[in-house]
Amino acid sequence: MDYFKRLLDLLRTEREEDRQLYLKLKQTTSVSQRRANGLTWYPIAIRDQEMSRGDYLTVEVERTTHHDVIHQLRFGMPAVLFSNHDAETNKVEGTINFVNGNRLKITLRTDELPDWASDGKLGIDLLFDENSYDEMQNACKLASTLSEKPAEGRLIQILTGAKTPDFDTSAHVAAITSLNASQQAAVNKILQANDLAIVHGPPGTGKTTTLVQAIKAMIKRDNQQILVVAPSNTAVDLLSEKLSDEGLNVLRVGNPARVSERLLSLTLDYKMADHSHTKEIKRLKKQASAYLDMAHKYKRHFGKAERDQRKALFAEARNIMKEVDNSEQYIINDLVAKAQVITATLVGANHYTVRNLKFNTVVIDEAGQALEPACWIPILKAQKVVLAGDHCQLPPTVKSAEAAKNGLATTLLEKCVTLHPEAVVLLEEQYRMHEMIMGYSSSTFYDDRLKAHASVASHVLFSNDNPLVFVDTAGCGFDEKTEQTSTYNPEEAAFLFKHLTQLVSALDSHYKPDNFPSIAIISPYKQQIDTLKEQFMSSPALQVYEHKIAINTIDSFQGQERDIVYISMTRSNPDSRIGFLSDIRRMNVAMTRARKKLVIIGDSATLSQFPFYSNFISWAQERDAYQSAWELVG
Ligand SMILES: Nc1ncnc2c1ncn2[C@@H]1O[C@H](COP(=O)(O)OP(=O)(O)OP(=O)(O)O)[C@@H](O)[C@H]1O
Repeated sequence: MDYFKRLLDLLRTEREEDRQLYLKLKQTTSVSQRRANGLTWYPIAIRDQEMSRGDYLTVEVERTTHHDVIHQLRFGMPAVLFSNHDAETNKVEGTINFVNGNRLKITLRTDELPDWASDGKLGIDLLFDENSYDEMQNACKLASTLSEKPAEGRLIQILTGAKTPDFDTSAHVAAITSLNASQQAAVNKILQANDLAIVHGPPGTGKTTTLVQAIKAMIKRDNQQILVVAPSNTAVDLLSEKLSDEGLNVLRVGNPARVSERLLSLTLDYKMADHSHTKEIKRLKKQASAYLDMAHKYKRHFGKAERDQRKALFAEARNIMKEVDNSEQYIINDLVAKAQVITATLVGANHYTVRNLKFNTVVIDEAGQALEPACWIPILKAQKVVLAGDHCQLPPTVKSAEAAKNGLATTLLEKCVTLHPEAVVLLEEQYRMHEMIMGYSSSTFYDDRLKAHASVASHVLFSNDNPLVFVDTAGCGFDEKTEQTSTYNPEEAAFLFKHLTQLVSALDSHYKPDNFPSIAIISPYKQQIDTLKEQFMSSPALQVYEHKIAINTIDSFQGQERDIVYISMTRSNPDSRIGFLSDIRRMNVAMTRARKKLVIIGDSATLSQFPFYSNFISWAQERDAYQSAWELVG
């Protein structure tokens, strides 16, 4: 099918770009730079080792220093154990299968540790994740083949626009009292859908709450296992927790991003440890280890008799491990069969423990942030799909500009909303923003259909405070600066802190330190974030509230909320260049993070060339939310 041929081409371009970026980073950087980039744990110590399925060795390692460095080592990723004495030759590859704090387990493609592993200077390096790309590629190829078949191809044909979805309109559920009208409509749509339902959830509208109730209702009605997936581990964790809170038996495949006993208890590893058959496995593993220990006493360079002895002991250990594998498989099958809901990331849905399962329904949350090829991995396991997300917020990151331009950044959610409007329910009531903060986003992106729930519609920081302010820096001479490809604006940043300092001193008299409002300072530009962070360090009046103030890019705030949000627009130049401020979905995310107060600081002369911004400025003026920075700079 041409549809998938195109998708495969885009994926190939993206994979190549991603691999080149990885290689550049890997080859041109030292171990300490790689560590700072989050690709490496170094130094590490080996804490434990055991044989695992397929004659592999699983080692548990601990990061012994640099505990605060944020890293990207995750469950399922390929990585290499290396010795920094000679990292080119002294290395062994494997797959990370558990990460928790400063410990991780990696299953190595070897049955024993090499001799160099006892000489110290060990580290773990992330490898390029070919596996995820392989899974996406295979899914697209399979989808292409299946799409030709009438029965198995039905869902694929619907999602690619060749057929329309069916609904059983007679199906309905009793009203769920905790849901509002549009949430209830979404649950009904999900239950009525035979093939496809789409929950369009704008900021703060209770998308997760709705999905959880819909999943519960489907299980109650059909008593069939459901697969629930999302592109990020964080989203999978949240759903897993909420589903389990509702009393459902949830199996979390893969491992949680956040370290919490609650979440860990839903994982396969944890459930296995709890299983009645595990005692026997432990005993067998201990026995295998004993044989291994004996075998290791005979070094490779000893005489023939010792070498034979060593071989025999290894063989014995391997035999026992076969028995362990069988018992483990039995436990896994048992636990998987008992689960009512299986949760995983999109690629995690092909983990070997659940790879061959079929489901009636798959639910994809955060579908607005999912690469389409990754969505096909879980979709091919189901007859019916529920997509939930918001295509009016940021799309997934695509590394290749070419692939993005040619359509890889367009999500399956976005395509299906256009193809099948009859499958879509928009959640209309939001529980986050004052109605003024919500207003412009609602009129621009959601057809003016959003409503603010009564509990938030008029909430403010203190009486008479204005929930929305656009502060216009036009004419102040706060010119943007450029360094290589990055833009920043130190004068705008300084102005922002002046404004914030005034607000904070006004808040001082209304709030005690422990319920002081939370504050986010955001900008689209990384370099501006660095500038803001530097200036923040030299603003003594604000230091007291350091723990209440977060400074970061718009992209990193998607999905979050704060009482007060400042947006530093940064761009100010005579040619009205606004770079990626022209992606208005990014601005939609930025403008919808604030609960009680949103302050946008920008240069109207630069921004107004673009209808989205000129309309916003007029909108603010009409509502008395416009201020000139002149008045404040004075
Ligand atoms: N029907 C409802 N009644 C009262 N409060 C609700 C209702 N639905 C959602 N909320 C509240 O709204 C907030 C957001 O809910 P939830 O976490 O489900 O939202 P979400 O849409 O998934 O979030 P995001 O905007 O990040 O996508 C929560 O505090 C939740 O308690």
